[in-house]
Amino acid sequence: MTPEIRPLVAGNWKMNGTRESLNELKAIAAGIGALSEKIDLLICPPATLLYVATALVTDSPLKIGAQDCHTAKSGAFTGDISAEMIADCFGTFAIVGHSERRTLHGEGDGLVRAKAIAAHEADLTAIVCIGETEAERKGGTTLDVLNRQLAGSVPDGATAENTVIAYEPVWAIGTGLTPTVEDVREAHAFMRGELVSRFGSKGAKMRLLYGGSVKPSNAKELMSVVNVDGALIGGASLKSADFLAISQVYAEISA
Ligand SMILES: O=C[C@H](O)COP(=O)(O)O
Repeated sequence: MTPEIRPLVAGNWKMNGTRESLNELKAIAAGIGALSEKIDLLICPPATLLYVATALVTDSPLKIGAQDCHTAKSGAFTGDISAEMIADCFGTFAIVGHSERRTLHGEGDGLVRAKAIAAHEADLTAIVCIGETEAERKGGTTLDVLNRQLAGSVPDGATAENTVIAYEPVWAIGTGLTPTVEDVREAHAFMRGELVSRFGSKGAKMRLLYGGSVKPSNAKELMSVVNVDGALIGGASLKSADFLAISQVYAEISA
């Protein structure tokens, strides 16, 4: 955590979730209670559930976001959704540059940056994902990768309000593996330094999430690391009990 930065616990449901999953969403909303006094909570369901999800949580502090957005406001882009459409569904966040988009859809830093700009123009907060592959870590180039992706993917107009950075080592996603606390500390300190040197006080206040196999059992040691201001959770966010348990850990540390 970073003193004076309000943590964000975000769930990315990826391509998981049907109407039945809305029961988990309702359980999360119902279980937030006092957690929202200390932390922000966000769920990014698949686009098919976006509108109904926001409609279900209107009386809850739970925020709803999307997993991606196109760079254009509208047009002939079959299968895509725009940041405007997300905002029209009352979504307030968009994940951009997730490693699954970078790897499986060939998205590079320039495109990720353009998507973040599109999100900002629609008044969404962009969660810009970065992180090294296993080969890059083994090759000792982790910080070079983070440097390149931060410089290339984060737009010049980024502020602490409109941008969140998520560090997700690709090899830790969905594998049950996590970096050591020291590795997380090093990566997040590096990112903070880069952001402060580029954005000044705005960079000092930007939220830096850790993502990759976060579970209730490891949330405390990850969240206790300086400059870790929350989590981006995949698998464990599909179960309301796990998502709330992780959120509880973060709220206690922030108390
Ligand atoms: O966006 C979330 C991440 O890819 C982490 O996924 P995971 O928690 O299933 O490892």
